[in-house]
Formats: sequence, structure tokens, C-alpha cells
Amino acid sequence: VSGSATTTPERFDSEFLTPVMVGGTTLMLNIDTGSSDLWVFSNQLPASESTGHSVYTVNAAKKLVGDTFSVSFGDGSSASGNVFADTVVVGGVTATRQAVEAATSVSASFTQDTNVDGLMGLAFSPLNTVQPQQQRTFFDNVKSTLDTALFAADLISGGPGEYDFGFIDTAKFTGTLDFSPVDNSLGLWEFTTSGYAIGTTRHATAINGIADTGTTLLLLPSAIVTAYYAQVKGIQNSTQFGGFIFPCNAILPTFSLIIDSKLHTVPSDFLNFAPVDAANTNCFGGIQSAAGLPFSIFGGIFLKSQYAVFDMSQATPRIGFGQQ
Ligand SMILES: N[C@H]1[C@H](O)[C@@H](Sc2ccccc2)[C@@H]2OC[C@H]1O2
Repeated sequence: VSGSATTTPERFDSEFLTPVMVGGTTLMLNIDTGSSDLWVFSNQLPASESTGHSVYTVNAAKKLVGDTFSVSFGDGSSASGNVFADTVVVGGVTATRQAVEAATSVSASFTQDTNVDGLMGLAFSPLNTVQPQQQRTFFDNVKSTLDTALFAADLISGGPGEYDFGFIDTAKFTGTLDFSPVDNSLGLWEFTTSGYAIGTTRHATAINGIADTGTTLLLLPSAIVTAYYAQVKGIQNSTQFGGFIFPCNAILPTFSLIIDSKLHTVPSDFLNFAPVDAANTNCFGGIQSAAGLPFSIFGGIFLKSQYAVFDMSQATPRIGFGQQ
């Protein structure tokens, strides 16, 4: 089988939401290649935490008795609860006994994000948090039924994009699809670029990072961030806003990752993330520092410029990028 599901950006492309049928109810999930739990808002939540959200209604007959989950994210948010086996469908692709992690508690940032009813983690299953019986991701459950064991993210800035399951849509990118081998020893889609470019100036410095559809920005080694913003008039490293800001009318160079010796380029307009003030005086940069993190994070700012193929069809997982 194969299929596609439309994914729609929230304001400022902060995240992308995809309709997923969970036990007969359609929920809007954030498909997240940076985690490995499929967790949803459920009717077990107190109204104070679930008002405004669609919820999964639990059925005791489907409960995986004794199993619980507790997942926390890079930004400090978290969710926890119990686990049910149910049918999950996305883009017409079906997992019949998918572990559906039904929240009994969620952190404030999830409650406040009323357009999001949960996450579908598509990193690797060893990161799944269900105990004592760890569960498999949706992709692990369906990959043997897919025409080809891969999925692809076609995230579009400000408009509908798609997640493709089981096939590569060659109409969604120009030029070549360039692959890097993935090191999934940390359970993530981790790879190393051969270099980067600021504008047309190439640098042969390797960057190790993860492809994370659930992270909004592009987080890079601080030396590279400094080099990039050295080209931007009026740059400030703002403690108030927690990162690099610049006048909203600043001219921004493009930024490219060099993958398999090809430039994969983020256009300048993607590198101005959003205004930090109502008067649109200063804007927050799409590139920020990954200092303190174990790797760089190639999030939405980069992924929006590419067709990203998460491929487990070969002995070694690999990730491919095609310039949109
Ligand atoms: N992989 C990412 C994940 O999808 C989000 S979860 C999330 C939390 C609150 C609001 C929206 C999303 C979080 O930020 C970075 C990393 O953790």
C-alpha cells in the first residue's frame, strides 16, 4: 500500500498538523520525527487540560493493561497516561493494532495549543516510552505493508503540504534526491552533512544533526550561527527574546546544507521566522544556536525548503533531500 495525507502549518509555520483517524475519531496530530510515541488527548483528561481539543475516547476492552507512558520533549513539555490498542489510519494507510497512548495528563503548552490533539512520533521505536512493554511506532507497524518502506515530508510554508507513505513523489522536488546514511543509535534520524554554505560561500565543516519535523527552527553550532549573522546588519543576540533578532527589513543571506556534495538551500524569506513585537520592528531569526544540545536540529525552517525522505527500505536507514 501507499498513501498521502495533507499537513497544514500553524501560524508562522510553528508546527504542521495532519488529520489522523484514531479508533474512528479524526484527530489533528503533529507528526514528529523527533519522538516515538503516538499519544493523544483523551476523555480521561480533566476538562481544565482538554477543553478545546478533540479527544480519543478510551475503551476498556482495548486497554493494554499495566502499560503506561510518560514522554517529555526538548522544549520542556510533557504528556503521560495509559495505553490502548486500536486502529490508526493516516493517508489511507492502516495500522490495525497500533499502541494509542491516551493522555491522563498533559503540560500547559499542549493544553494551550488547542489545534493539536496529540503527536505521532516517527523516530525509531527504541525511543518509545511505554512501560513495561515498549511499543512500536505507526511507521514500524505499517512499513512491511508499504510498497516501499519509507515516508516523506513535504512541508510547505504557509500552505498545505503532504506526508507520503510508501512512495517517493518525484513531482515534489527539483533536481536530485540526495541521501545521507542515518545513525539511529540514539533512536533519531541523525546524519552528518559534508558542509554548509552561507550565500554562495561554501564551508567544508561537517554538521551532525537530526531531522525533526516537530522542531520549528534550524538549530546549528554556535560558530556557524555567529558566522551567518555576521552578514546581517543590526543583529542582536537578545536575552529578552532568547536568541538572535534583527530589523524585520534586514537583508538575509541564504543558508544551505551540503548533502552528498549538493547544495540544499533555505531561501532568505524562510530565515526570518517571525516578528518579536507588534510593531514588526525586530524579527526572530530562523537560525538559532544548538549550544547545549548533543546535535544540531534540522527543523521546519530547513525542512520546508526540501522534500525529505525518511527511508528504511535498505539495510541502513537513510535520509534523502530534494530541493523544493
Ligand atoms: N520533536 C519536537 C517536538 O515535536 C516538540 S513537542 C511540542 C511541544 C509543545 C508545543 C508543540 C510541540 C518539542 O519541541 C522540539 C521537540 O520537542
